[in-house]
Amino acid sequence: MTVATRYPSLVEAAERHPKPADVTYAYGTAGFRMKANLLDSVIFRAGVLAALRSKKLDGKTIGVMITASHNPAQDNGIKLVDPMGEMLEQTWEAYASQLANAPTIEELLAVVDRVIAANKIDLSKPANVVYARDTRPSGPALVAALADGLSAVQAQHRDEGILTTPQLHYIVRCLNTQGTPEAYGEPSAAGYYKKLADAYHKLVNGKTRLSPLHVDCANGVGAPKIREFAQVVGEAALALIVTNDDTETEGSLNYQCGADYVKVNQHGPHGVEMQPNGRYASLDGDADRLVYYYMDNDRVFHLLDGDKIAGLAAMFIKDLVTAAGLEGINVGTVQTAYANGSSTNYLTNILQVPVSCTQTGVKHLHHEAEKYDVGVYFEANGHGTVLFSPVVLQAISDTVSRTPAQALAIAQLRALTDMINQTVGDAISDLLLVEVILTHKQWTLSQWDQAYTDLPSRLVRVVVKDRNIFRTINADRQLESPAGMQALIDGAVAKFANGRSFVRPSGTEDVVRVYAEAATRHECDELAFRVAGLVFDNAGGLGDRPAEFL
Ligand SMILES: CC(=O)N[C@H]1[C@@H](OP(=O)(O)O)O[C@H](CO)[C@@H](O)[C@@H]1O
Ligand SMILES: [Mg+2]
Repeated sequence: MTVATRYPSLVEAAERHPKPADVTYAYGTAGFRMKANLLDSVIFRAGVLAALRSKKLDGKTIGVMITASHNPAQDNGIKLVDPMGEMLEQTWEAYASQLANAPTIEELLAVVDRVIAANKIDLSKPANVVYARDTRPSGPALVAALADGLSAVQAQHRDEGILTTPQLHYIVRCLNTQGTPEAYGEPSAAGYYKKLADAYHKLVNGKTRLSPLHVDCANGVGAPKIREFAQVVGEAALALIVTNDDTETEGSLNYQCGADYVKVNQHGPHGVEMQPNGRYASLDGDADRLVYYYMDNDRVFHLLDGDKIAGLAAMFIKDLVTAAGLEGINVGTVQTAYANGSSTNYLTNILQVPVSCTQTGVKHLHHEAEKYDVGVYFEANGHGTVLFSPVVLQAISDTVSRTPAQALAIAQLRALTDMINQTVGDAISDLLLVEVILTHKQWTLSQWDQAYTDLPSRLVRVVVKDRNIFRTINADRQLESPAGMQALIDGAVAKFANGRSFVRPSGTEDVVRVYAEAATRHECDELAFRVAGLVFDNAGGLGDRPAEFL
């Protein structure tokens, strides 16, 4: 039976969401992401795909998040969430792109039928989908297109309204584990707040509270959500000052604020008057990234990015595992090529934890982190989390403590497994993790920052004719194509002390990214712009050659 005979209303519904003729879509590093006015057909079709995915998995609930994270307000996007709250399986990403690009309704139906046949999907199985969106103005219309797609194939669906991306991931996992030994929590925002707040209270119980934390919410969904959380956790336990919380003014989202802005520009967000030694953090537009920062007495800005968070978390958890007497449990970390060389050195040589390097994109890090008993993974930009394997969870519940100190460490580890969102990087949950560790240590941000000194680094974007000619190997650290390019980069790097540079095509923007680090700011910039120049000159640079390229 074809999908059209099974669901006669699908054709008519699809006709209401025609594909623009001249656009090619790709389900990339972070799902589909582009100008919102190009997304109607993509989102309708993604609804159909989400229903098929649910049917394939015997009616397990699939999540759909409508967001474009740190992109400008006029963009939007969509990501599918698999049943345990993880990112959509990679083979299905290809289906998502094929569906999105089918030029006509006939071809769309043919693609759907092919997906059904290739996966032996039984259309009589139920389909369950939940979805949410961030605060973007284009959200409601796109949600309507999604609901149209879901209804056209008779999926059960539920609108969770406005949520952070990690909250939706959490809810998906809760729904699919309800009533099982892996039950993850109550499937609602309220359940999420309570789970995190209870665990946080256990972890900071009896400790001296830190000074207030200023949280820049990128004028996005993090603002209302962190306020809701603050109510539940209580000001006595955690003092938060919410800034950049304007979700109403058009164009304010991510504009000169938020985690990506702070990381890329290496200075504080607009809308926040930084004071020396105050405590500051920024979320991104869908609240799955987090960075911290402060200004010292000389008013010099210091960033504590995802690498610093990974170092802090790995140190704390490793000590806790030792104190808990969990012998044989390994704590490992996962980074990408963008991790600062000093952080890799700190993890390897000071903390002495294993470090794996994967391709860019959290799904790669997540899968690698699953290989450790406790896997700490963060991208330098502040997206990450900690995964506790079933082996550790079992060890935590089985270990009989011999001393009060051991019992305390085990109780704290157990609370950490509840407080850390294990489905995906989560700015609110990660913020709590950092606050717990700093509270235990009674550290200022400057004390945390002492762990190691970042090597100066720089990211440069190069616009080229065709970024698809760039192919990387060795976890993005080297190019195999275009031919000869890597030798040129190696030649440039060799001239700099502690120099490192690599080039890869972006998965979210039509550019090639150049990363460089070196012993001094001056050398780092020189290396970055030299390599950018090599790319521009030898691999199809477009437009005027930027003046700073060497
Ligand atoms: C250098 C950098 O930060 N790249 C980001 C960015 O990917 P690109 O493929 O580099 O555009 O967006 C991804 C999705 O948010 C994130 O996973 C990744 O780390
Ligand atoms: Mg994000």
